Amino acid sequence: MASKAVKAPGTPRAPPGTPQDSGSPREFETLRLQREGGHVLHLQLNRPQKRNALNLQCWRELRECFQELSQDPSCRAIVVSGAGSAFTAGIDLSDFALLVADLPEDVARRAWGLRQKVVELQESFTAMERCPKPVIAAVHGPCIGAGVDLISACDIRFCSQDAAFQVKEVDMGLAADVGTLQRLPKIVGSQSLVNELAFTARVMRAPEALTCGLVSRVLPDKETLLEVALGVASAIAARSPVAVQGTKVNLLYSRDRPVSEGLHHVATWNMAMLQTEDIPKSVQAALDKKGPEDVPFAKL
Ligand SMILES: CC/C=C\C=C\CC(=O)SCCNC(=O)CCNC(=O)[C@H](O)C(C)(C)COP(=O)(O)OP(=O)(O)OC[C@H]1O[C@@H](n2cnc3c(N)ncnc32)[C@H](O)[C@@H]1OP(=O)(O)O
Repeated sequence: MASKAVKAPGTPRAPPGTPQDSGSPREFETLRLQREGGHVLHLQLNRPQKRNALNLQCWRELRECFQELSQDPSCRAIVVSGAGSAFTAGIDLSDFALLVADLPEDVARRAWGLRQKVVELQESFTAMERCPKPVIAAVHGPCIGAGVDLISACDIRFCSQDAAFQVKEVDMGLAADVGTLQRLPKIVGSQSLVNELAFTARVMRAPEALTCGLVSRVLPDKETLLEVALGVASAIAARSPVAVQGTKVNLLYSRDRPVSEGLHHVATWNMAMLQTEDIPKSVQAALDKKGPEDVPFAKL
């Protein structure tokens, strides 16, 4: 039986705002992070006057937020939404110039510096993908450019009827470089559709997003969308974190590899994880005709 993590006597309680503290989550400038019940966190992109355009601070905060939530044992599922009338208007266009500011003059050093900045931006969304806690995107209104990159890194996507998705990068004169071109073809079954969207920047509305598999549910309005997304997050959070996080890690590992490698990985993974106390607890609950919601699983 695995032993429970017990805080050593005299260990100071984490100060409010640090991820270990299950009280108030950390405060950000461009994001709003709220705890919704026990183990669910709701992250809002929070620049509504700018339609949640992602400025450099926001990219940085997203990266930090997901790196911290990955380590936060009191977090088991995350919902990402946008404050105000849009999910996000994509990259903050007034910050575009900053990307090339202060770079050296020499072409090689300039290119190297710019590459580093692109990799840092990529990391903001890769941190969401790598976070072992499931991330649900709840999209309402416009979801443009970097917004599509962002939701492509999430595990589950729901939207409201008014959602409008646009792979807008070609209209800005660039090839999308923070995840859409790599992840969207794995989400949407049709490479032809992905190509069309990426070459033309055509707006895709909710019904088509549902049909093509970009989202798995369309809800009538933002309020219902958040209710449903938070409900699904609660259902995830009620289950064994050993099981849920192991499932995410292995789904992601297997996505880009042959079946044989995925099977090899999960066998090695479960050499350790099958020894969890969560299995006998879950089995006993099932025998007692109870659900996972009735089992108090220890933090992970
Ligand atoms: C290395 C590169 C990495 C990543 C690259 C990503 C590429 C992209 O993201 S491309 C996509 C760029 N985004 C856009 O082209 C969208 C531009 N915005 C709009 O089309 C509209 O604003 C809207 C999202 C459809 C919303 O329309 P509406 O509700 O009518 O609001 P507006 O009046 O247009 O805007 C309100 C307010 O927000 C400011 N704003 C909107 N989008 C952006 C943005 N992307 N960047 C900066 N600011 C934005 C707009 O200027 C208004 O500001 P005011 O101060 O009130 O004028």
